[in-house]
Amino acid sequence: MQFAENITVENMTIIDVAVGIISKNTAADDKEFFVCRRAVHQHQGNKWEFPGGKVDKGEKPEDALARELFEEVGIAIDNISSCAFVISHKYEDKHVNLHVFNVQEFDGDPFGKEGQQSQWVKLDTLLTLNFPKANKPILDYLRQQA
Ligand SMILES: Nc1nc2c([nH]c(=O)n2[C@H]2C[C@H](O)[C@@H](COP(=O)(O)OP(=O)(O)OP(=O)(O)O)O2)c(=O)[nH]1
Ligand SMILES: [Mg+2]
Repeated sequence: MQFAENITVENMTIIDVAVGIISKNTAADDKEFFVCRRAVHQHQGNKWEFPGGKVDKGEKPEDALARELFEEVGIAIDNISSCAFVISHKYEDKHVNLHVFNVQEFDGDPFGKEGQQSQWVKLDTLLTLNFPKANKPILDYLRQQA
């Protein structure tokens, strides 16, 4: 039984995903973050997420980020900083590598372009939201930076 489980995990394809921590400084010089809610039918459905999506074959994570952020939240990014860190996380059904980018400079006002729920939140609110398990290092990173 354990053997079978291990085999399944070893055979799991790793999915590269590019995600953006979109933030802005508010008038009071307090930071806010833009987050979206995953649709119920998606993997990790109903949970909050940092916008982004799968890196296509042969695509650079930063190019995937720019493509996904335009498709999902309608913003254009050109000066993308380098990837802050990569999280490798195995769910029961999927192994994801999240390439995490800080997105502080962008054109346009992000919105839920695919009809998804979205909001700007301050860090204290963000930390109360239900994110996928893989996101824990992102929340720890933001908490440390505050
Ligand atoms: N975008 C995003 N995905 C996340 C986060 N945390 C996390 O575990 N994931 C997982 C869920 C999914 O298995 C995968 C991202 O896939 P996705 O559904 O966003 O991919 P996509 O935008 O290309 O969508 P699709 O075309 O495949 O429907 O990464 C997160 O904060 N943001
Ligand atoms: Mg996506």
